[in-house]
Amino acid sequence: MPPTRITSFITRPSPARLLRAPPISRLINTVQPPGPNLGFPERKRLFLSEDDPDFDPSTTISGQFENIQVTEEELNNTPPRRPQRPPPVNTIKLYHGPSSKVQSAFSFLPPPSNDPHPTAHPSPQIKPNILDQTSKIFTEKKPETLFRVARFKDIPRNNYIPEICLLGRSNVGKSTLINALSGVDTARAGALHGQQAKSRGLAIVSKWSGSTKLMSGYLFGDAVKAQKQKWIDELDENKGVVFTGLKTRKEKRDAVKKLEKMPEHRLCVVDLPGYGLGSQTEWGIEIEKYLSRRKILHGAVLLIDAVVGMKELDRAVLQMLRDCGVRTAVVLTKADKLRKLPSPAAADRQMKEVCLSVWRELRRLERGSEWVEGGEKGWEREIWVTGAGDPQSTGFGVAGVRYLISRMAGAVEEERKLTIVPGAAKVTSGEIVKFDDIPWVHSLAQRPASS
Ligand SMILES: Nc1nc2c(ncn2[C@@H]2O[C@H](COP(=O)(O)OP(=O)(O)OP(=O)(O)O)[C@@H](O)[C@H]2O)c(=O)[nH]1
Ligand SMILES: [Mg+2]
Repeated sequence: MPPTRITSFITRPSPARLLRAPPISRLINTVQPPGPNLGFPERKRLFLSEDDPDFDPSTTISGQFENIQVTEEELNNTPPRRPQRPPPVNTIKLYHGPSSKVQSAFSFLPPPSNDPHPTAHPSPQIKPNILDQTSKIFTEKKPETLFRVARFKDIPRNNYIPEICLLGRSNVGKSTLINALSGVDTARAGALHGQQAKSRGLAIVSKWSGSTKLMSGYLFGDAVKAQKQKWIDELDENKGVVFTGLKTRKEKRDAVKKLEKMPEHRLCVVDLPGYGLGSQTEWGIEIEKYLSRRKILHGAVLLIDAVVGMKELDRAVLQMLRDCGVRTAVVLTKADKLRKLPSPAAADRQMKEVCLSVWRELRRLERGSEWVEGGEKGWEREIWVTGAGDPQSTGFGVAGVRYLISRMAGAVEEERKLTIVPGAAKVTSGEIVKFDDIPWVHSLAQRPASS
């Protein structure tokens, strides 16, 4: 039989990428991945799943293989690799938005476990000055890319800067959230919706699943602490005489004032490749190593799509986090898409339903383990809601995540009382942020009922 030729391509990726793609046997769910099984039997499903309701065979490489015929010879004939893309030029425009606005931090607390009518309770508000302080850690100074590596062993040694990682299914909005944390506005954080991968912000964002292929660490906060102290000491000792590059005393004073205002904390946020659609087994193996071996890891933030809710793969990852003893917080993403629901009440119901399903799972997983609610190495009871890449606003909920990450990194202490009184099912103190206080809910209410 003459060799069959490739006749058509349905969508991306390019012909060259298709030929480089692993054979179909590697893309289907039934194959045990290479490498040691470290006790996570679900791992083989994590990064090769087709059980996702979003799963669209026409947009996946394996789906495209079903529609074309490629000979084994053609598959093995791998073309040379494209030269690696140079690291993106960091041209971030810092966005010093009013971080203490109500909609900037938005979270829910769980009901008591014995509540007969469980519902999610809006958390007490965080003090505006604390929100501002934690936001400054992220926005006052341009973040620095510390590493972009495929393998755990290549991550630089770090013994003192607290690390927090972002985990989630592919396309859930991890990279968008990283960009938003750094203060770029929404249009750039979720860079050009519906376009191909863009690196206008810090991290590359794309509507195509699997756009982040490397583990990427971003340094936020005060990287110049030592320099700052030196300058301040110099000013004290020599009345500002030896300041390099600055001529007048006023210039020097202003420089020190500016330095004094800079944040005192440093932390590293790690953007990990997503699991599920468009991912690869190898990524999962490396992520598993990272979670189980990285000593400086202070916690993981698991991102869940507010519209899609929690999926089997998210449950498996939560289990992995429990088994690795990693402190875990959950953040809902893309909450702006709840606008599409017919009413604010429906959006409210959906959001609370997703939260309740997450808490049910967390409570199930904590049984018989040391990974408990509110524990040092357990799960955070508060679930945060974001729309970091909302194309219709400047994004919301991002300041809340900055606060969460700062807290996990040890930069701020929790001041609020986060307990719900059993029976009364009320938050014990603090001002409550109502769902209706979020501006996008108002815009939703103003829409005609039919839209
Ligand atoms: N409407 C809306 N879209 C968002 C939001 N966050 C992200 N997106 C969009 O979702 C798509 C995926 O975003 P990414 O940040 O690349 O997702 P990711 O989790 O990093 O994906 P991978 O790197 O593939 O794992 C992009 O088109 C974003 O613009 C959001 O809050 N609201
Ligand atoms: Mg990404």
